[in-house]
Amino acid sequence: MIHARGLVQTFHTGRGKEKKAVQAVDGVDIDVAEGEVVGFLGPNGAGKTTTLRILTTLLRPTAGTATVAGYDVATQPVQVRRSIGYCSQVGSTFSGAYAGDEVVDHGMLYGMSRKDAVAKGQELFDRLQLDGLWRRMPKNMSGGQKRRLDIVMGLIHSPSLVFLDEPTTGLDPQARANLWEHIADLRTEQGATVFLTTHYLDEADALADRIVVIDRGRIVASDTSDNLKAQVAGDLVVLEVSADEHVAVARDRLGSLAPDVTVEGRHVRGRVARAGRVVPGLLRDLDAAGVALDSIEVARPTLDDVFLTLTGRSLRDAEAPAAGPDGDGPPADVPLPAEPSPTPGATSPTTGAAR
Ligand SMILES: Nc1ncnc2c1ncn2[C@@H]1O[C@H](COP(=O)(O)OP(=O)(O)OP(=O)(O)O)[C@@H](O)[C@H]1O
Repeated sequence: MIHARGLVQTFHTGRGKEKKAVQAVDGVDIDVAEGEVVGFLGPNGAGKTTTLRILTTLLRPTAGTATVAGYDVATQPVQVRRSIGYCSQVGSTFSGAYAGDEVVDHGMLYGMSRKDAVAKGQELFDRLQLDGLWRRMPKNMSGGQKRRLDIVMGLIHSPSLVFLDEPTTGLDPQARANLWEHIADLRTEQGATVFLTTHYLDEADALADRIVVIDRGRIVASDTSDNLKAQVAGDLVVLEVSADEHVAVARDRLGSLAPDVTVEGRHVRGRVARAGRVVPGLLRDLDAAGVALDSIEVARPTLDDVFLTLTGRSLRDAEAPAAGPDGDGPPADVPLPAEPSPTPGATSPTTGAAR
């Protein structure tokens, strides 16, 4: 569904002495198979949105190639746009019409008949729990409802590939959980392929079959959440021995399983691959050596541990402010190629990604 090779995006910002080049995307390869839900994870400013904008034809890459839904993003942007749904990070700019009318207009711009657009729109309103809001203006909707309306816009033409840029940013926990269910349904009920960006670890964990981690414009990992955690971080084992004289033995035994062991008082810590398999043997060994434990803790690694192991920084600490209106100059976007169905205020690739 998505095949990208060597994508590079360089932005030139500032003027005169302030002039500098920002390498937002720096040699990205991505492959997404049909039916996969892929989470694109990285801190602020890592290059997620820029990659997404290249894949949705909103930005022409400085270098590299990509095909999306079988079409080349550089030479067949119109076909790419017809094949995908896109919900941008900022959401749609709605025109002030009723939500239902916006959705129907949007469907018709994709070539649907009014009748089909109304039927599909109503079905999506039901499915995304927007029933009763057809004749409500989007500006009078809650954040969660607007986000769900964005998703209706992205799905009205039944795309088989959906791009979601930080779909739950700014929503309260309940609205997020609700939206997660709908995103999960996209695949199970519609068989759609989903590519979503997020900087929420729990979101990537909950939704994605596979997680692609980007940092400073480069892909640093790509695997299932479980495999990433198992391969990169390992489960954390913390032994609390009952007396100081047992510390050395506990450190040796845990050290035979874990590459790095740290000791703090009577606490001995190390990370082991698949703790469930090795901890019973470790406990037997310690028992046989006469080491008594006051407590043992085993914690599954988090995606933040994975990121820390991969980059030496915590995902949260790595959050860097994105270039904003602070003298960085105008965005270096290329003009968009002609689109057959320009649409006012809708979540199509034509309008949905203004940042
Ligand atoms: N139009 C632009 N002009 C100049 N620099 C840009 C532009 N768009 C993005 N950048 C810079 O490129 C880098 C990557 O930005 P991008 O928006 O792709 O990151 P991101 O991972 O999506 O971040 P976030 O999670 O904050 O959305 C950042 O340093 C950003 O400041």
